[in-house]
Amino acid sequence: MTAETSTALTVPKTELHIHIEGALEPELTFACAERNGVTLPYAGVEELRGRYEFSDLQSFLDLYYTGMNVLHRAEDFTALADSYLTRAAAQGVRHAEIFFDPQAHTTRGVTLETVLDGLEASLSTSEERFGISTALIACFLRDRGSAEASRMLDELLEHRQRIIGIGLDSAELGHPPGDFAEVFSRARRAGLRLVAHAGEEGPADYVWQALDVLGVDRIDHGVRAVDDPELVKRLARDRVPLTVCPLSNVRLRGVDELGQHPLPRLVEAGVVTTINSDDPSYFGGYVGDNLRAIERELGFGEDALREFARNSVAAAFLGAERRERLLTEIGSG
Ligand code: HPA
Ligand SMILES: [Zn+2]
Repeated sequence: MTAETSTALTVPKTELHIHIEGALEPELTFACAERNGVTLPYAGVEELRGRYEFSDLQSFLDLYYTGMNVLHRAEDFTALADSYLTRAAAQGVRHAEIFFDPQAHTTRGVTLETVLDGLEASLSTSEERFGISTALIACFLRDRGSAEASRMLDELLEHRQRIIGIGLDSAELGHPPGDFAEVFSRARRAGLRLVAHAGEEGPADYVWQALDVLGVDRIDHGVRAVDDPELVKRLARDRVPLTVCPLSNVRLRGVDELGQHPLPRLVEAGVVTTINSDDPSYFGGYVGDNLRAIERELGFGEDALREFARNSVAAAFLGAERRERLLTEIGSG
């Protein structure tokens, strides 16, 4: 099967774990730097791409936060979202729930309005232009603590209708989900959907906390759950979806190589798993590339790829009509 006809790329799917700032391709980094008068410490796009060698989550985050310093104006965020949608559409994405990191912008003087206006200028017409329905999830930077997250939630609630949910990301170790109980409980009362990164680098206990203290609807990553058989049983029993990002786990050295990824064990145990790109510009591929990689390295066949696509639709915060439509398209595709 050629790349163009591969089920991994063509099957209709949703993407539920994509950081829009992690879709910043080096070409756009340089274009934004030029129009905003930012001097980059790299000679060109190839030198920047050459820095994409990571030893752990923190080594990636250092480059990720530096890279987004070129985003100043609303039009930069619009171009970023358009760039993601163009690439996602080419890989069969039909719905995307897109993370953004408000604090990573407000703390350097870019207002929440600028970020939201810029993203919405692209996303409000994503369905007409790309066939992709979209929604935004605002993530708190867990390493900046719960007091700052709480203040950011106050600001986000002034824009309640512009987001569907909140998440928790950035440096995981030493920043357990339980620290954010109060923030998540307020967000729940405001009717927001709840997700959290847990069990990427952190222990299975952080996944328990995300479930039992925060009460999340989905777990982002969650792969370290395999260390705790009781937790795997709980995830399977309650059908809590995991948004797994295979290429990310390899690039950030969560696993030595893709062939050793815990995904097959989670699937075997009946856990609802979805496949996602995380930070596609930095980790070597968009969601279809992730599906192709697990097809090649983990032996998942066409039926399994369709099942991941069905899971991605079932786990999305979609209305019944669009969900049924996408499931039908997968079935016949
Ligand atoms: O993979 C990730 N993990 C945690 N925080 C992040 N922020 C962007 N990508 C990531
Ligand atoms: Zn992530």
